[in-house]
This record gives sequence, C-alpha cells and structure tokens, in this order.
Amino acid sequence: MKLWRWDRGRQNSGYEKMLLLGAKWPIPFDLYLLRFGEGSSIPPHTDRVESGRHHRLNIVLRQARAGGDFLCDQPIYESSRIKYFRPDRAEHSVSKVKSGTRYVLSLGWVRRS
Ligand SMILES: O=C(O)CCC(=O)C(=O)O
Ligand SMILES: [Fe+2]
Repeated sequence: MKLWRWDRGRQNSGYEKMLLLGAKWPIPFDLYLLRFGEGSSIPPHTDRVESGRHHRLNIVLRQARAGGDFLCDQPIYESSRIKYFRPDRAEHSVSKVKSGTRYVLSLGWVRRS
C-alpha cells in the first residue's frame, strides 16, 4: 500500500488514485482520492472482494467541466455529488472526461457477512 502518492488507477484507463488511509482491522476500509484528467474514464466493472460485502461512498469534490459522469446499475443512494453503492454487486463506470479535471473522495469498507 502506497500512501499519499499518485498511482495509476486499477482499470488503467487514465485515472489516478492516492491512498489517504486504510486499515484491515476492526473493519477493512480504504480512503482514496481519485483524479480524472482529460481523456480518462473507467469502463463498466465491478470490484469484487474475497469475502464479505463491499460498500463504497464516493463524494465528487470537483466535477469535470464536461463528461466524467458516474453511471451505476443500482445505487443505494445517489445525488449529483454523493454516490453510495455496492461496487461488488452493481456494475458501474465513469464516462470519459471531455474537459476539466474530476476529483472524487472514495471511502470503501467491507462488511463481513
Ligand atoms: O470515480 C468514480 O465515480 C467511481 C470510481 C470507481 O470505480 C469506484 O469507486 O469503485
Ligand atoms: Fe469501481
């Protein structure tokens, strides 16, 4: 785990992530800052976990000027800035940022079932 450094995003589609905080105990969680520069996107995917239920609360700190829209099958709660969803179950994606830069604060945790 690399803390406080920009790292290439998992889907390798141009976005970057920075791990701000994370722990495995008592509840596994992570807190990332995500940065989507012009031309970046995330194709439709799910984020599986080995066991338990993955929850994620994303707060859009800065919207792109154009593009960069979050799309999710079945969000638990969604407003223009707040997206709460089950990334292991609900397919989600981010459309290509056409102009500007998008920033997201992303808090994820896994509930053991
Ligand atoms: O940036 C977003 O809105 C979603 C990123 C994503 O795929 C995730 O948080 O699992
Ligand atoms: Fe995801």
